[in-house]
Amino acid sequence: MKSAFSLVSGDRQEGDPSDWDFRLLFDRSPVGVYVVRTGRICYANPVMGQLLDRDPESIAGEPLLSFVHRDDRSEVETLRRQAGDTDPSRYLTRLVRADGQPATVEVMESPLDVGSDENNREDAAWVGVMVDVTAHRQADLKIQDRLNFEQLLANLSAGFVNLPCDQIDSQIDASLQSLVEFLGNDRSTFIEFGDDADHVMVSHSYAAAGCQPFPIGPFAVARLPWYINEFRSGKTVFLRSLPQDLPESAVKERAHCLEEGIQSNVAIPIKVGGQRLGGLTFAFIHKPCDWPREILSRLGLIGEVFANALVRRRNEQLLQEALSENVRLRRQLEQENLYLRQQAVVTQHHGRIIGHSDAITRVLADVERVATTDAPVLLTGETGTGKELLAQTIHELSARKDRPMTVVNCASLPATLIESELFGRAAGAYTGAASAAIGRFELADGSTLFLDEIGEIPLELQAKLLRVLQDGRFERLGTAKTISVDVRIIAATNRDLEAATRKNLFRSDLYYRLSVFPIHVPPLRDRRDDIPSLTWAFVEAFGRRMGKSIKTIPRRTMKQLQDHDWPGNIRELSNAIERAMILADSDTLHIETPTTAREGADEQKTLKEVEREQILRVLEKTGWRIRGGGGAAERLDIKPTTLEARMAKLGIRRPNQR
Ligand SMILES: Nc1ncnc2c1ncn2[C@@H]1O[C@H](COP(=O)(O)OP(=O)(O)OP(=O)(O)O)[C@@H](O)[C@H]1O
Repeated sequence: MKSAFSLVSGDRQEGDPSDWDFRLLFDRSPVGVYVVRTGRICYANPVMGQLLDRDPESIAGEPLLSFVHRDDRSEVETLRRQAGDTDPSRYLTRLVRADGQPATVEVMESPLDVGSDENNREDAAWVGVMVDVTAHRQADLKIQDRLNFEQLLANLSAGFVNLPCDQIDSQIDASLQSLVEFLGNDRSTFIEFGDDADHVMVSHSYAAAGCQPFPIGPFAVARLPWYINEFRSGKTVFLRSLPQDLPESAVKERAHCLEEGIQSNVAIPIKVGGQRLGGLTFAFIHKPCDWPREILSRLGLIGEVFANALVRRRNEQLLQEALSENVRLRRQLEQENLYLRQQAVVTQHHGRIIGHSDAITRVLADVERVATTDAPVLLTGETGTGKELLAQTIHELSARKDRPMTVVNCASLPATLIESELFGRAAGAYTGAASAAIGRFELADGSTLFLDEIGEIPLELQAKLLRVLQDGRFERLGTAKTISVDVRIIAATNRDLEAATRKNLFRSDLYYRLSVFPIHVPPLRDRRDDIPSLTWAFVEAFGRRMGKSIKTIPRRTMKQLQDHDWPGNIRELSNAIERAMILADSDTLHIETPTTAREGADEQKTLKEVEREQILRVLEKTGWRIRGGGGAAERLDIKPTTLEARMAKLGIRRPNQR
C-alpha cells in the first residue's frame, strides 16, 4: 500500500521526509493547522475551515483574533506576548463560528520567526494547531455543574444539622431561594399534606423577581385537583411543556398554567418514615425546564431534609407540650399536696372541729388562710355554730399558739364592769375596786383575745376598743399611764353588726376595723351532711364520760336529726344527744329532736319543769345572752335581773361556763 505522500508525489522516494510535500501534509492533517504572520492568517488548512465553519481560502488574510470569542481575546494576546521565542504555548479558547455557535478549541502554537523587532512581535510568525474540544468541554462543565449542585445540596443539608426549631422555617425559606437561584427556575414551594383530604398546607414558598410566590396557608385541593392528587399519591409530576403535557382531565391546571404563564412544572413527593408527608414543587415561567431527570431524585433528597426538620420540630413541640403538661400536673399535685398537708394540720390542730360538708370546708380554708396573719377576724353566725371553737382554732394555728387565748364574753359582763375587765383598773378606780387589776388586754399580750358577743359592747367603750385595735395602746381605768400591748383580736357575733352601725348602735369605724377578714359560720341546717358525723362524735364523747357504749343509731332517728332545723345549731344537737345518752339503757340510741321530745310530754311536767325548759330553750337560742335586744330576757319578756334570779333558783347554768 502506498502512503499519501507517494500518492501525491509518486516519483519521489517513499520514506524520505526531506522530499515530502509538507503543504499537502498540513492540508490532510486531521486537526486544524494555521500559520499567522503579523497577526493575520496566512495559511489555514481545511480542518481550520471546518472549525470556523468557513472556507479556508476566505479566512486567509483575516486577523486570527477576529475569530476568537470577544471575551477571550485579551487573554490570548497576553499569552502570545508572554510566549518565549521557541517554546510552544498551549491554551484553551473559544472561537466564534460563522453559524454563530461557539467552539471550544485547544490551541498549541509555536513561533516560526520572531520578526524584525525583538521587542515588538507585530510581524512575528506562528504556526498553530487547533483541536475542537467543545464536546469534552461541555461534558466537563456538566460534571462541574453537577458537582456544584451536589455541593449546594450538601451545604443545604448541613444547614439543618442541630438547627434550633425556631430557625427551621427561615432555613427552609433560604434553602428554597438557593435552589431557585442555582437551578434557574422561578418558584419553589414546599407543601405539606396533613390529615385534611380537602386541603394541603403551603408552608414555604420562594419566588424569583417577576414571579408571585405561592400564598402561604391552606390550599384547597379542588383548585388543582389532578396536580395535587397526582403527587399526593406519591407520583413525581414532570411537566416539561405546559399546558401540552397535561392530560385532558386536568382542566383547572390548564387554566391555571395559562393564567400564570407557567411553562414547566415539577412536583416531587416526599416521604418521611415511610409516610407521604408533602412535596416540593418547582415552577418555570420565563423559560421551560431543561433539567435532566436524574436531578429529581436529588431534589427529593433535599425535600426529605426539609420534611425531617419539620417532623423534628413537630415532635419537639409535642414533647414540649407533654413536658408542660407534666409541669402543670406536678404543680397541681404539689398544690393538692399542700392542701392535703394543710388539711392534715387543720385536723391535727382542731380535731374537735367535725364536719366535711362543703360549707364547713370553705370556712376551714378561710381559717387556715387568716390564721398565720395578725389581722383581726370577725366570726359571724348564729348561736352554737362553733364560732368560739373556730376562734380557738385560728389561735392554735397562729404563731401565738404557745400562749393561751384569752376569752371575754361581752354579753355576760355587766356594762359597768366591762371596761375594767378589758382594760384593767387602778386601786380605787371605782367603788368596790379595792385593789389594782390587770385587764384581759394585758393578759392577752403576745397572744389572742377572743371578744365573744362583740355586739354587746357598750357604745362608750367602743372608741377605747378601736384605739387598742389601731395602735395597741390604752390606759387602765383610773390611771393616765398608757400601756402598749401586742394582741391579736378575734371577735364574734350572732348579730347583724352592719345593721347595728346603721342604727348607730355600733361604731362603724370599729366595725370596719374588726371586719378586716370576716368569716361567716353557716348554721347547721345549711350543712346537714355534717349531722351524722357530729352525732357520732358527741355520742362517743358522752359515752366515754358516762361509761356507756352505743353501737346503733336507728336510721329513722338519724333522718329525723338531719331533717330538724336546729335553731340552737351544734350546741342544741349536742344537748339533745346528751339528754338521749342519759336516758339510753341499751346500745341503741334513740334521740328525739327537741320538738318531738316536747310533744305529749308537756302535760306531765310540773310548772317548774316547764319554766326551766322554756328558759333553757330560749337561752340556747340566744346563745346564753341574757341582756340586750333579742336577748333571753327580752324574749321571755322579763327583766334581765329577774331572769338571772330565776336561773339561779332553777339551777340553770350555762354549760362549760368560763
Ligand atoms: N364543727 C364542730 N365540731 C364539733 N363540735 C362543734 C363544732 N362546732 C361547734 N361545736 C361545739 O358546739 C358547741 C357550740 O360551739 P361554740 O360555742 O363554738 O359556738 P358559738 O357559735 O361560739 O356559739 P355562741 O354564739 O352561742 O357563743 C361547742 O360545744 C362546740 O365545741
